[in-house]
Parts: sequence; C-alpha cells; structure tokens
Amino acid sequence: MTHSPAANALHLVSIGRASEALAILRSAGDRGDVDAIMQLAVWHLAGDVVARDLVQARALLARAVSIGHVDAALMEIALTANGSGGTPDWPGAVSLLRTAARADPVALGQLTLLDAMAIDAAGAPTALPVPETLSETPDVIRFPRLLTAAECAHLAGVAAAMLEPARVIDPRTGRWIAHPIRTSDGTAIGPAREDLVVRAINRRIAAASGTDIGQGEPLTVLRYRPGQQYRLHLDTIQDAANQRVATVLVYLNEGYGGGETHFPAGNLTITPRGGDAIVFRTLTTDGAIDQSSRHAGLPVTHGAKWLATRWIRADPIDPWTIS
Ligand SMILES: O=C(O)CCC(=O)C(=O)O
Ligand SMILES: [Fe+2]
Repeated sequence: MTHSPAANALHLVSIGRASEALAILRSAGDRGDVDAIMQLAVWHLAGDVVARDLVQARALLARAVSIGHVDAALMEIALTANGSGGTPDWPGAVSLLRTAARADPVALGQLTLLDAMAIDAAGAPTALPVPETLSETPDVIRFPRLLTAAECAHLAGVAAAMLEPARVIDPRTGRWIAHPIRTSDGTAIGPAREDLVVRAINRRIAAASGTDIGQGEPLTVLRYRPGQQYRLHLDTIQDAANQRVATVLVYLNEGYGGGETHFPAGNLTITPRGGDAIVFRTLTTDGAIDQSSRHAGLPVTHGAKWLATRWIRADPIDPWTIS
C-alpha cells in the first residue's frame, strides 16, 4: 500500500467496504497515526461510517491535538465553546485559542477579531447598536453595523470554500435539481466549524433578536451573483413542530447592484449596507404564520452580494441533526 491509512480508508468507504476502512483506521490510530485519528474523529462527529458519538469524537480530537494536529486543535476549540460532546465552556475555549494562536496564524486571526469585540467573560455582547423600526407589519427592525467589516469578511471567508449551488430533491424523481426559489450559492456553518468568532457573532445575533443562541439554526452564508435571487417566500416551515419564529439577515458586503430585500406587504425595500442586520418575526403574536413576513432577495444586477442568515426556532435545536 502506497497511500496513507486515512487515504486508503476513504477509498475503501467509497467502494462500499466501510468495515475494512474502519479496521484500518483503528489500527493506524492505535499506532499513533494522527491523520487516521482525525479521520475517525470526523466520522464520529458526522455520524459517517460509524454512529454519531460526540463524546468519542472529542476524545479522538484531544488525542490528535496532543500529537500536534492543527485542524484538530481548531475543531476542539469550536466544540469546547458550543458544548458539543460536553458542557459549553467559553473561557476554556478562549484559553485554548490563545495557546493555539502562538503557533497557528489562523488561530491568531480569530483571536485578533475576538479581542476587538465588546463581549463579557461568557462571550455575550456587552453592547448592541440602537435598532430602528423599519416596519410594524411585517415586524422588521434594523441594527446598523451590527458586524464590523472584518467580521463580515471572516464569515465570507469561512463559507467561501464550502459554497454549493442551492438544490432540492425532486419529489418525482428523487434526483437533485436546481432550487426553484433560491438560485444563490450557499453553505451552513455547522457546529464543527463554529469558530469563536462565528460563535460570538451567533451570540450577538441572539441578543439582537431577543432569543437564546441555542434556538438558532447553523448560520447560513449565501452568495448571489448577477441574475441570482431568492424569490418571494416565507421562512416558516409547513407543519414544523419547532417553528421558525424569527430571521436575522446580516449583509456582509456592499458595492453590488440590486439585491435589495423586499417585503411586499409592508411596501418595504431594504438597501443592503455591509454589516447591517435586519431582524423580522415570522409568526404573529398569536403564533400563526405571519403572511406579511413574505419577502424576497431581489436579483443582483452586477457584482456579488454576500449575506448571512440565521433562522431562529421557537425552542432550542440540536445543531448536529439539522443541516
Ligand atoms: O437575500 C435576501 O435579501 C433575503 C434572504 C432570505 O430571504 C433568507 O435568507 O431567508
Ligand atoms: Fe427568507
């Protein structure tokens, strides 16, 4: 065998020989092969090949970190902060980040952004911009410059490598087809990639919307290029047991044409400005779907529009079972 155990294992999985792959990784891991340990950790996180086991994943990651795996260290920091496979520990995560930042420029970049934030010892914001009401029906408010330009760039950077065209499964054929409503590229920043900057931003979004961070779906980043749009829609999910009650949109850049967010019922058209956030409620005060919250992201005419969206549920969700 000329390839590494991790590469061999991935190949075996791709041809349907998962149990052999697992055996190879386990024995390589026992010999201290750090890439094998990391791959096993990722499978335990994703519930890929093995059943999802966050506690086991954390133990594997800790082993990879002790051998000096930089990506394992970054992932461990994210999971420490958001409490995956343990209890959320913000101070512990920050101290791990400070250690990592001594040797790793990626960690140092995150620490620099974090140190510039107005947050308390638990990572919660100590101040928010004063919001302005844009509309009563629908209920839309705006926080001017909720994020700095550097924070916006960080979100776009985290998402950039993971962007995929919006698709849905065609109920008639079972095949993936272009999404009929949304034509942008996008990705969700899941819990394994929720670095401390993203975590602190998610907390700020929670504070701005008066919700708990645990109610938010993984932050989604969308990129619209010319002609791309998000056609008129409601953010609520038909018959959901744990309904989406609010949405926060953060415009990550400016300087493109078009791309306004439009609420026809309120005759409201919002011109995106980098760092601005809008918060709107998707249910009426009696808990029904608020039809006036129907909205669209109008087509971009030139340049690229970057947006972060956080859909917020009525109750806390498990970020590992929602994608
Ligand atoms: O692109 C926009 O302005 C709207 C995005 C949107 O509706 C959403 O993310 O749910
Ligand atoms: Fe929407």
